[in-house]
Amino acid sequence: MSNLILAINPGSTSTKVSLYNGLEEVASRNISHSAEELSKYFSVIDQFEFRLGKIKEFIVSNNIDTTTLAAIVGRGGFLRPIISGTYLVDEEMLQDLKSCRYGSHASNLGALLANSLAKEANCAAFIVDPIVVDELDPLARITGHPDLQKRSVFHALNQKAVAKRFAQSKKMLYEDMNLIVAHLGGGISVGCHRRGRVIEVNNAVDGAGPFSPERSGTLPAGQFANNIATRNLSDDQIAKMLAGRGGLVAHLGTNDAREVERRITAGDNQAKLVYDAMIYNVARYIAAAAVAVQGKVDYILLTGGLAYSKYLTEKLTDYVSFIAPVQILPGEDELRALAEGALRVISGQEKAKQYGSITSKKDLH
Ligand SMILES: Nc1ncnc2c1ncn2[C@@H]1O[C@H](COP(=O)(O)OP(=O)(O)O)[C@@H](O)[C@H]1O
Ligand SMILES: CCCC(=O)OP(=O)(O)O
Repeated sequence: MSNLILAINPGSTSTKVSLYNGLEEVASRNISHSAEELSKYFSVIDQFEFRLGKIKEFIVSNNIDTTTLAAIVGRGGFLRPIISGTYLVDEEMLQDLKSCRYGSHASNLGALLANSLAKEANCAAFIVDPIVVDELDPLARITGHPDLQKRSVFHALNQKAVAKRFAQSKKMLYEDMNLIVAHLGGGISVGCHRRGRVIEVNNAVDGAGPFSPERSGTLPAGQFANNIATRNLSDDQIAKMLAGRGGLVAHLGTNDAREVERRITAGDNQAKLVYDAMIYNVARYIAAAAVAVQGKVDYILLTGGLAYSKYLTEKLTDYVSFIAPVQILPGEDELRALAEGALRVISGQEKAKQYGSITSKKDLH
């Protein structure tokens, strides 16, 4: 039986696609989409045909015979809260993603693209560890008002993959460790992994946690409410203020941390103040995450694109190394994590979960 897996990761500014034979990457492409290119589309879902076309170009240019594929796997987007695992793409999932009833993010396209290509190829379509993986401790869900409940929305795919790989490198089981993982990318999520479950994490899209290159993070609630009322902002404008046009973009007009560091080197004091404040805020959320395990943290892992920065990781390490040793694991390997998830199912190691049969709350604990 074929072990060929096509993995698709639609991000806010790119579509990453790889062909795997088992766990060996055979071909890969990172297709960047400029802001101008994407501005033609009103919503993320409207980008479907455009991104599908780009993936088909990848398939053709690499002479991939799609009838030989065992599976196509996409990053999972805004669904109802579900447990970690590999899920079969089904009709209910596609409807929830298309309608954006739980939220909108480029990852909503992952299952839609995988499903469309899998139909043509006549193979299985999966998602793995979508952004709504929810393993929160019941205490972590409660906010200061009953109308508002915390949601688990984070870089679950990369956080889980990095944590498991790190545990393996230490010859330990992920399920035996307490880890804090900070995914430092365009969005930032800081998760407390207690013995294999992410019991505490900030909602990385919806105005919670540290601010990031393109997200506002937690804002002063009263001022925020007054601000949107005074400016009479629409739902779309509010969403953009929180994700896309917040953080470094709002303060400094760029989402590129390398550009900010160039400005700092050139003596730009405002850039330094804002960038240092972002680092300080990440440190505060790491310290807060340690509370969830009474400070018994084995390691703090820094991952994502920003973890390539020596400036940032040195400052962050200075702030938080009193909690636990800090390990820097820059970048992300989400395509490999997707392929691993699909392979576990097609090799019979794991049974694919059904989204349609899940009654959210009951299955979470
Ligand atoms: N070598 C580097 N030094 C500093 N920042 C970097 C470096 N490489 C990437 N970045 C920054 O990381 C951020 C993107 O992280 P990434 O994890 O790729 O994002 P996403 O969450 O969109 O996948 C950008 O702000 C980018 O400028
Ligand atoms: C946490 C939701 C997913 C997310 O924010 O991903 P990006 O940082 O890649 O946009």
